[in-house]
Amino acid sequence: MFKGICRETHNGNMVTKILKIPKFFTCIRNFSSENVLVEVNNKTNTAILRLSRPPVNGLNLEVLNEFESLLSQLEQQKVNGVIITSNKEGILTGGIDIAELQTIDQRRLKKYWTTFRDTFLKLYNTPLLTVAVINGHSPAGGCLFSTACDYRVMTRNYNIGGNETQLGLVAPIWFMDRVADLIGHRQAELAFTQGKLFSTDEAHKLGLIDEIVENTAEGLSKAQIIINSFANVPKKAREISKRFTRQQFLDKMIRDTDDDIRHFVNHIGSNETQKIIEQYMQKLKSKRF
Ligand SMILES: CCCC/C=C/CC(=O)SCCNC(=O)CCNC(=O)[C@H](O)C(C)(C)COP(=O)(O)OP(=O)(O)OC[C@H]1O[C@@H](n2cnc3c(N)ncnc32)[C@H](O)[C@@H]1OP(=O)(O)O
Repeated sequence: MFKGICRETHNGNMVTKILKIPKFFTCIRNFSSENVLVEVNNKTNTAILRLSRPPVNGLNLEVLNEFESLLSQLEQQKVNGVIITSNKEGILTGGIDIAELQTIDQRRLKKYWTTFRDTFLKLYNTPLLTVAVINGHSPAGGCLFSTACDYRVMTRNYNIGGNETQLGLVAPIWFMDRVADLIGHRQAELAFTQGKLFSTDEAHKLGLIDEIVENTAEGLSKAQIIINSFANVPKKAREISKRFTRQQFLDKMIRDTDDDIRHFVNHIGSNETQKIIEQYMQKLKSKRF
């Protein structure tokens, strides 16, 4: 028997169940949560983590908490790599669930933004090898989370980038810094001042993504090839090298924590921004772009 962990919500409370999985199933072990499906292949010891929250995998508080907790479990299991993708081809994630931004409750905004940051930091800082298979649109928060991974492959004909400025919002400075790390300061400056969403081809030319694939299946096999290519690299040396190359960004982001949270709460919690968000939601619902 194998042991799997299943997390479910009952009457609003998260409950963790230990599942016994019969031996004939041990090629794959699943321990999905409500909004994130996890599948670990016992042969390759690689995990696929699929966002699964209809309609657009919006990043609400629950998704973020589940994602962070599942990543911790995969760290404990010492998997060889984690592939992050969407259960729904066409949309990696629509970014932040805008309902989370429709409040002026400062405590709630602070809690949300702290969780959002912590989840990003968990992914950015994990010693595990991480590959994003971007199999659909990936605006704003979706783009940000993929930049935390070690490698990005993306299917054709979708959009990725930080569109916050187009909505009348201001993206966090650490999102801008991270994108600048990948595409250079000048291109990041142009992208964020315009709130630009890039096509797959444009993102590839700029270096925002590493490779283009035709579909999710090809993306998953490409991701496995990338993970396999590290098989002969001494693990400890790889982990320390990853930490060293990411240390400067990390130090800055952590040093600026209070300013960043204060900015978020003041910016989103203002009546002016609330009006902008409300108008954007109406546009989204009526598809008037
Ligand atoms: C310091 C300040 C930081 C501020 C940072 C912000 C970061 C963010 O992430 S803000 C969110 C930015 N995201 C977007 O602008 C994405 C908006 N969505 C889309 O562009 C499209 O929905 C899509 C490309 C993701 C998918 O298109 P598709 O045609 O397949 O689906 P739709 O019919 O547009 O959407 C279905 C359904 O979902 C609702 N919805 C879409 N995105 C969001 C969202 N981010 N939050 C909440 N709800 C969303 C959309 O209104 C539809 O709802 P109805 O079916 O009820 O009409």
